[in-house]
Amino acid sequence: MSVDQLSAPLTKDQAYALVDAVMERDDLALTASAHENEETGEWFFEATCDSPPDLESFVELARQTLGGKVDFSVSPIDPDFNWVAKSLEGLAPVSAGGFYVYGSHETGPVPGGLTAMKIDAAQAFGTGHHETTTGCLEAINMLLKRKKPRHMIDVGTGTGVLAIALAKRTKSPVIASDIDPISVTTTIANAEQNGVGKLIIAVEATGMTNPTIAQNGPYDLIVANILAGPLMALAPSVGRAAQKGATIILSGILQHQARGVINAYARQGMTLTQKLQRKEWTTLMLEMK
Ligand SMILES: C[S@@+](CC[C@H](N)C(=O)[O-])C[C@H]1O[C@@H](n2cnc3c(N)ncnc32)[C@H](O)[C@@H]1O
Repeated sequence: MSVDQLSAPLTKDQAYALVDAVMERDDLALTASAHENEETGEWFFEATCDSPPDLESFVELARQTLGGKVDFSVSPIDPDFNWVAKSLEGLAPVSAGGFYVYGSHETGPVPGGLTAMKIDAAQAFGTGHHETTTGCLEAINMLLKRKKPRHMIDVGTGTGVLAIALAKRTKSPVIASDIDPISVTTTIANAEQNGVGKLIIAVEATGMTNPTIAQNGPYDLIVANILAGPLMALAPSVGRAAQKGATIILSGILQHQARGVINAYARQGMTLTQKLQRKEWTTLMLEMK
């Protein structure tokens, strides 16, 4: 997946006006967000885009919305966001939140007392090594100590690692969705090899849009480890799919982006209950009021 990131310094009002304008345009494959630089107080508009025609339409939309020409810097997204490359880093087993994640190449003994998951990444993201994944596993572990969700969805499932973690611990069905068909087939294979094939319903979907997702909702647990921009764009549909009292676990958020994501979800009735920081990555736990 090749992704461009657009950004421009604007006033706060301009940045939010442009985010609103982009969100009204379903035809643009863009995810947009407004951010304040907490040190300088400057506001930025940021968007990610994965096809050139959408970029051109966006520049025209920005001109119309802001009433003039705006110079956006366009750059390939940080190599850190290359999901597959990231997933192939460090293939030693990883433990987080009482889970032990290892690949089929691993021959060592599985330690007792942990929920073991054999996860093969193939071309999908999610060996368990990235801080966004470990943050989610830790958040899931914290949640499961106090409640047992029954209607669960993992949005942006990658290898299925989080959905499989939930299915193994709760023994309840989990919807595992991803925009990428390779993730769907990888998740099915991983679910089978972890003995939870019957519990994982893997679907190809963008965000919360899919008939299977609608039929199985509303949800008492929604997990989404994607990126700040897409997460902000998803806030209204996550809000509609969440039961009262539901837990929402979000990750893929850089520390300076957390405030924007919290605000976007607060506008849809979800409030922050816990924040986990793993290096520069923030995982949020929220509750639907
Ligand atoms: C960071 S990976 C997370 C994988 C796994 N859940 C984990 O925690 O390791 C993000 C995944 O989200 C998927 N994705 C990106 N945008 C999406 C969207 N709008 N809807 C559903 N999935 C999306 C990507 O294809 C990728 O597999």
